[in-house]
Amino acid sequence: MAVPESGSPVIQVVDAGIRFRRNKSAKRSFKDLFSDSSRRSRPGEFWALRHVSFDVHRGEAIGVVGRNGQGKSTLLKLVAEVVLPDEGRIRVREGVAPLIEITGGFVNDLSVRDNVYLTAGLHGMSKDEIRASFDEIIDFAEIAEFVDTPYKHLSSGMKVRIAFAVIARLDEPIILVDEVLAVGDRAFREKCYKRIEEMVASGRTLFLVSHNEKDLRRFCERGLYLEKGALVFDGPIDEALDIYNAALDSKAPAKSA
Ligand SMILES: Nc1ncnc2c1ncn2[C@@H]1O[C@H](COP(=O)(O)OP(=O)(O)OP(=O)(O)O)[C@@H](O)[C@H]1O
Repeated sequence: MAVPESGSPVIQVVDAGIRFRRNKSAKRSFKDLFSDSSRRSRPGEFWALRHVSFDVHRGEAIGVVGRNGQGKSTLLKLVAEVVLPDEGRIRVREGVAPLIEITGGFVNDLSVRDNVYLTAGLHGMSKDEIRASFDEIIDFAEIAEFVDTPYKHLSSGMKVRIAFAVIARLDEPIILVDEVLAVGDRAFREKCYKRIEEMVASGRTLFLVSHNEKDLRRFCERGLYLEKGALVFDGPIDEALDIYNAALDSKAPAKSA
């Protein structure tokens, strides 16, 4: 991967839009198939993100805030290049360690050991590198006695532990964190946050999606506030949270006297 010139953004999102279909069974017309794809009218479609533009420089720590279903996770998937934009463009010039849906790539019938090799390998680590950091990964997850257990027999918290331990071991310069850690117990969550803090302190770029203000203020200086798929505010995290909270208050049901 090309190393970006210093000063140039590591992520550029330009007028990006992603649309989904609410109702997968909705039928497209014959005419739709022959029309220009960007103008095709597809039944039940909506824009999960639209006209979103921003740049990110190396080392920035960005919190993404908004109510449920406003496009936060979709934005992270866009940066992870798990989904491609239907409109606009995105350029990600450095590697990404996605702590989003982290357990997704794990195979139920394989042991923890095989899953570590598989997932770390898929993220570009060589067998020797995995072998060298295997014990450290298992220690971090604190599941030494389950190394040969099929993944499907781990508890949901243990699944997140091992998945986090693998992804957090990657050297990728951009880290994406969605609320995956909500499943872990408090002690493990704190350990993960310490690890994320170290990663940020070493100059990596962070995207954090969270509904927890304390966490957002702890890690992030910059905030992106999304509403109905639009980037409504991009600026200091404190201001982003103020705007988000004001929007929440204005939508809250009036208190009865
Ligand atoms: N693969 C998909 N297919 C269809 N619709 C989707 C898909 N992924 C997300 N959506 C929809 O896109 C919208 C944005 O979803 P997204 O997960 O980005 O929201 P969010 O802001 O992260 O929400 P939350 O805070 O609840 O996690 C929602 O209406 C969701 O139902």
